Amino acid sequence: MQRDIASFGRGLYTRLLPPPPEPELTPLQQQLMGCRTFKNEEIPFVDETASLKVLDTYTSQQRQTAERFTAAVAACSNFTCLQRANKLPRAPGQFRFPHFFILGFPKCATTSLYCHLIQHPQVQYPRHKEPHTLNMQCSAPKMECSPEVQREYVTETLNMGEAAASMFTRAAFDGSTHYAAEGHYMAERLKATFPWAKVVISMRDPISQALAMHLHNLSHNRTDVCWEESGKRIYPCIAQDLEDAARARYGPRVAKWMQHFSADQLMLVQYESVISKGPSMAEDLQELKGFLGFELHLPSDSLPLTNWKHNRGGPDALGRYWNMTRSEYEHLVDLARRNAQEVIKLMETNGRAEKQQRANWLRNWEDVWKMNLEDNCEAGPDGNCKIVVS
Ligand SMILES: Nc1ncnc2c1ncn2[C@@H]1O[C@H](COP(=O)(O)OS(=O)(=O)O)[C@@H](OP(=O)(O)O)[C@H]1O
Repeated sequence: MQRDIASFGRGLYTRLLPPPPEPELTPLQQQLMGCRTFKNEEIPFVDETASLKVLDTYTSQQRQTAERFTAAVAACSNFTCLQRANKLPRAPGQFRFPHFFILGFPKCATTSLYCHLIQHPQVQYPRHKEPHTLNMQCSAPKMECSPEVQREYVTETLNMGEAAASMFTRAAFDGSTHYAAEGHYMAERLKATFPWAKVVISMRDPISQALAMHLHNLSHNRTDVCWEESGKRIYPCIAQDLEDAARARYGPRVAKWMQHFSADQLMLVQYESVISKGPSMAEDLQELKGFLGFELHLPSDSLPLTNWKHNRGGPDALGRYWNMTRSEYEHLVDLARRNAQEVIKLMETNGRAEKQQRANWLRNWEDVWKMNLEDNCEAGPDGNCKIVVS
């Protein structure tokens, strides 16, 4: 009887105890938590020691080279120092610091690319996903950054400590997606600052990208003058975006990046291709990792789905579709096709991508427009369309 009371007491006591503390997450795990499509998914495991295996293969001379490079780069806290140190020879498997940039465009699956890449053992996750240091904390157009900003960016934001601990066998990067749009000054300055860096730009059907940006702003309660003034009609706002000659969605900005970064330094990713459930997802991801110099098949051949805003909520929830007339959508398609042709022309004149790739690029966007016109629009110029994004 006495034993029963004691065990009853123990049970009560256990029930009153606070739950055991959650194991503390590492900074990488915290970022990976935000990368999950659904909250009940497990945080993926990343082997942060895998890149170090290359060190065991070094000859003593390579070891010396690796140590000299590591010591010189790790001592830097400003850009001039990095420019000097990154000129030193490297041993196999070592990356310059920083190695690459995901420049944008926003709403083109850049978060998913980021999440895919930070799971790669050869990639050093940055402290912040989109620091935007170089356009927001450094003065345009010279991209002059104060010594304090440089120090913070080099040592903290780019995560110098952890990259150096891997002897730079993990490649550091910056994933600020608004850099692409600042190409008119940033392309030249970024090249001058980090002449070795590789840069990645992702592009999505211009109409879908503009709609996604619009939904993003609405969901963050950002005032959109056009949206308010037009009585919450989306068509004039997207038309205005696609007509803007200085921005014209992609062309003029991409032209600047191409002017300063050669084909082996700049990679263009097409959103519709890399998110496609077909073989193009694996192919595009492998191409990206090959371009960056990483093992092609890690962490996987599939891109996560993150940061999605369209297709949430009930069938009529904001972002499920966008109302406009058929002739309005046709006008947007004309503008977007013009934007697209600008990009294709740039690819041609700069010797980027095979003819077939360029053709696929345009066809993927034409397919989105065709699908909307055929499946989501009523007949006649005034027929209502319920436009969906790619
Ligand atoms: N794997 C996969 N499949 C399908 N769609 C995908 C995938 N990964 C990202 N996305 C879509 O990309 C949009 C978010 O892009 P970004 O992460 O670049 O946005 S942001 O600029 O960082 O806010 C966002 O689009 P919208 O939902 O239209 O906003 C995501 O749904």
